[in-house]
Amino acid sequence: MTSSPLSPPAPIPLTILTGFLGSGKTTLLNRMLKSPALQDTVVIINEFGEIGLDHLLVETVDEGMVLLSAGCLCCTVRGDLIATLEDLLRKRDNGRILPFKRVIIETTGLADPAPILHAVLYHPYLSLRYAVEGVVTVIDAVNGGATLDAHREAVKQAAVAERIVISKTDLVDDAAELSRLRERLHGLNPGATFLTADAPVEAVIAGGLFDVEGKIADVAEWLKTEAVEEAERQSHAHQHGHHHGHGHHHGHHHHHDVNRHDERIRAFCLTSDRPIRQGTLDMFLDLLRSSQGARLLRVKGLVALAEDPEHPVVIHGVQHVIHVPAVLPRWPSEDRRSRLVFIVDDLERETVEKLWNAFLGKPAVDQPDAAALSDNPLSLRR
Ligand SMILES: Nc1nc2c(ncn2[C@@H]2O[C@H](COP(=O)(O)OP(=O)(O)OP(=O)(O)O)[C@@H](O)[C@H]2O)c(=O)[nH]1
Repeated sequence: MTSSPLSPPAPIPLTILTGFLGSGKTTLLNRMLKSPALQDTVVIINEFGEIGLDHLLVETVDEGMVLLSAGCLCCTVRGDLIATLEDLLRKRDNGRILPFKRVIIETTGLADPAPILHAVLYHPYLSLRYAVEGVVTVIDAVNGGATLDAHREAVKQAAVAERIVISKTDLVDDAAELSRLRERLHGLNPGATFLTADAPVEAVIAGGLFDVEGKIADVAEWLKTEAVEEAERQSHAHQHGHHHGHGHHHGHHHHHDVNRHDERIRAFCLTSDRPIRQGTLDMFLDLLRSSQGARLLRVKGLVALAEDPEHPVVIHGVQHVIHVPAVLPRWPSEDRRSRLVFIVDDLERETVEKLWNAFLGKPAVDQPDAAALSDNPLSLRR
């Protein structure tokens, strides 16, 4: 008998805090770091520009803070981020620093969070040691709308978030203005949880895919398929209404002009009642990412594999990187359907759905189905 192998250490939860320039990331972080819930957290602050200033503004951190000062984390300092995360693990494993329990990466306001997610998810070792909990995006209640109009990065930041924190709500008197912003953000990202900047720390940081022990927390909460499906139904009803209400293209385009960055971003959910073969799933995801790559802002899922349907796998993807981080010990609820949530940029649901149906052998509505043809008593093959 061989001795049982050492079980790998529990992955360390890692959160990405993003939000446009001046949206209130540092303010939020400062408040949160005072909470006991964030004890033993390492904060990696990324700066845009020559001299880092943000570290002077983050009051409470001491040894725990790492500053990457040269350039933007999402591009030029990407290598350094990996080195920093590796270095932290080495020091932790050697006992040279305290066994920190969590990492928060605060990105520059201009960053696209995707490459940062890539850096961790794609790395063979880091992906084992860090558990990406999710993206927290801060949106400024005062400038949020205008920022979304003007900057695609801001739209992407909102679209990929697990949680959206609306800051500076104290500066907005008009409740209608605030609910318009929320509605718009909900349209971009129906699965996100909405919070204000005074929300409890646990609500902002935790509640993602993994808890502090690295166990799978609330996958249903993380996936939010119901929210995505409901938003799809509403958007469908809305478009339907448009066709009947206006009956011409002019009204439709007019409606979307205000949100010109938003209209290309959509979220949808694909499901399957039957377990899927591992090879089929791999091929589907592979083909999807190689053909659509950058348009897949986020893919999340829970899938029943035909080889082991009792243990669903969690799919976690960002653009052209699709990662399978975990096999769950059991189904989190009664619902055993395989579910994939997509947040996409300029990609039609139909394109992805056709591919999905083709791989799963589902009959397409507008195409003759091979099985139906061969089962047909009048068919020549009988
Ligand atoms: N009234 C009010 N002001 C806020 C709030 N959050 C942030 N601010 C102010 O907004 C300004 C920008 O906040 P920061 O926390 O520095 O924003 P940031 O996102 O870290 O900014 P960058 O690092 O430039 O991207 C500061 O003057 C904050 O005091 C809020 O909830 N209410």
